[in-house]
Amino acid sequence: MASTGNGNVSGVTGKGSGVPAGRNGLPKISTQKRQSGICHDDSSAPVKAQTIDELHSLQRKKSAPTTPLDGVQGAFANLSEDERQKQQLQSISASLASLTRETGPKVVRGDPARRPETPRVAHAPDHYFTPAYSASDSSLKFTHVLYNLSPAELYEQAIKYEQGSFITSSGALATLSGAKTGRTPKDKRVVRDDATEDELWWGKGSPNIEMDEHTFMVNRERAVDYLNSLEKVFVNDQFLNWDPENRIKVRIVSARAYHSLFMHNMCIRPSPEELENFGTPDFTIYNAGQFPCNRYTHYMTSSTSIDLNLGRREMVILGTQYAGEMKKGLFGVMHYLMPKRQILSLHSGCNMGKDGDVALFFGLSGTGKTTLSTDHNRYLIGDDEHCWSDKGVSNIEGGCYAKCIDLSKDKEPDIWNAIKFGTVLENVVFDEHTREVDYLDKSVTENTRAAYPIEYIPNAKIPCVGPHPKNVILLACDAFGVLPPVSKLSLAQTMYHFISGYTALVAGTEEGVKEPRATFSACFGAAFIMLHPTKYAAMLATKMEKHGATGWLVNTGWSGGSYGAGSRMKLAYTRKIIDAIHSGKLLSANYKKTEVFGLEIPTEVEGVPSEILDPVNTWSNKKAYKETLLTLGGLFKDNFEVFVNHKIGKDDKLTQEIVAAGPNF
Ligand SMILES: Nc1ncnc2c1ncn2[C@@H]1O[C@H](COP(=O)(O)OP(=O)(O)OP(=O)(O)O)[C@@H](O)[C@H]1O
Ligand SMILES: O=C([O-])CC(=O)C(=O)O
Ligand SMILES: [Ca+2]
Ligand SMILES: [Mn+2]
Repeated sequence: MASTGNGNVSGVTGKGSGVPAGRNGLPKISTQKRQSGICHDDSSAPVKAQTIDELHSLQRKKSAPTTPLDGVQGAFANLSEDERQKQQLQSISASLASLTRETGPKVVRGDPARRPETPRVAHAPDHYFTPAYSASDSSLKFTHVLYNLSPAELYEQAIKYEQGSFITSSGALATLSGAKTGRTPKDKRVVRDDATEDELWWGKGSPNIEMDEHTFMVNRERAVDYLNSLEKVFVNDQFLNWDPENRIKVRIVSARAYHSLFMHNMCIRPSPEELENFGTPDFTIYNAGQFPCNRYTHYMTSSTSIDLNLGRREMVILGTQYAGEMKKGLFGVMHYLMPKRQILSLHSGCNMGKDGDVALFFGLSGTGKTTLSTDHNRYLIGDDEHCWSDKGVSNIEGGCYAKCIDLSKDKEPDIWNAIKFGTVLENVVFDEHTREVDYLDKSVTENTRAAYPIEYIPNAKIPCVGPHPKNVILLACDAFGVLPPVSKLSLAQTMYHFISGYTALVAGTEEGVKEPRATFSACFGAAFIMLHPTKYAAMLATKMEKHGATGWLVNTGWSGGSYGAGSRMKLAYTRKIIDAIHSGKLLSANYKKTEVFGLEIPTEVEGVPSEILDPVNTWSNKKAYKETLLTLGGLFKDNFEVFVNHKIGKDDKLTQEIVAAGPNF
């Protein structure tokens, strides 16, 4: 019995309906009769569910137990699954504890929207931790913990509950970071106590603006109370540093799926076995970014506060949802912890050639660390944060954080292709129907970003470690257009430029910067270092000398004039220059010395027009060039004043050489 396709039930056509079969212009369909004579519209077995709810429950398979219990070693060995989960919840409850009420909240695993997991006090004693007596309304409520959710689960949470979350045409999760679209270094505070008083870099030029322990506790309590007032919080337990001996366990408590997915991508993801044995974290972030700090609180100068307490191993975020604060906050922690172990922490990208030659790429935000370390012909170790120990280099992170403004598939194919399912895309603009991203659009911010796991880059080197670097490349985006595209540096020059940390800050990454402007940031990351810059510089000098690394200065900024007149160095040329450094060809090129900065510049680089190698050739107004060169030289000198009287390393010899390695005029 055929359906005629007009909506009538088969068999009725031509009879009860009064419409003669075939008369509506559609072809007749004949269906073979089954032996029974009854015709079915499908041939598969019916579903094993009586209700829609039951059907839905069939869809979701319980996650397989991650490891067989016998043979497990570590903190939670020999525990039953229930006991392990209970301990995990107790640890999270302890993290979230109010320090004035001295109790942790009642925490329960799972999404509050999923009815079966909602706790009933009398019946589900195993699923939550009952705190000690505390008479307040907050002690009566449960906080649901969404613990190390998968990207798919986090996508659903973001799309259901967070405004501005969408899936783009390539599968990435587009999110909005809110009012803040960049870091706000002026809102960073560091607790000054007996220990940090002597250890850290304080005062002029230092990024560490002090706060006292008590004020930290006020903000901590504010963040914890805010988080506990929510129906649910996200908790990520993850690692930092691929060097197994110097790995740090971090816990991130946050209120947004966006933050949880961002950190899932950016930190090192534990294996299920590692997660089972996670135990207590070495460091905890409380991200209450949606909630402001209280400006009546001492030391608060805005409604945003990013507070670091090294003694308590905690960080509190209030009043900014920009996820980069978490990433760079942890970087600050590593800049404190690692040098204590004689390990140098670096704001640098890192990659390795087929023959094991490692290059570091230093540079301030927007100078090309991510772009140039992501090189299809080399293994990517990491794009932003590394450690250099006696064993070699290791990435601190498990993901990359690429700038997306003007991103093109041609010029940066590996980054383009990494923007797929699982990737967080911050503050981009997209077509409301096709969800095609317009990378040229700066309507929300210039600082659009993609955060993706490092394995999304096809030639990522996992584990992200490598031998000692052969080349140390200092990137500067020179808005004045007077620094050469590439120069070979002596060790003293490398140290001089490392300590200076020059660039023309590209708009966006820090709030309020709309136009490129000359900046000096010691160690190419003064906003993140905790100790005096000369401490890191001395370690770098020792390591470079010991391992025979060559320093290079590469200008990824302007050529043919300053910002406004000239134009940005073609990425294709910069890549050729970097290729020549990696291959070793540039080391044996012919060099000449520039005036003022005294830089050694090659006369030829394969694939790069020779006339651009000396910037004087690219300026039509030679007088203006010379003036600009002297202006920049003057800025370098002024900036270096504060370092002149600091000893770098054990003897004065290197210090004097470094001071002499700056501009001379
Ligand atoms: N010649 C060039 N060399 C390098 N990058 C260039 C060049 N010309 C344009 N660019 C652009 O400059 C930007 C460099 O940003 P990148 O993400 O690599 O910065 P970063 O150093 O990693 O900064 P952050 O520390 O903020 O992550 C990219 O958008 C890249 O496309
Ligand atoms: O921290 C950020 O927002 C991005 C970054 O890598 C930097 O600024 O160095
Ligand atoms: Ca980067
Ligand atoms: Mn960075």
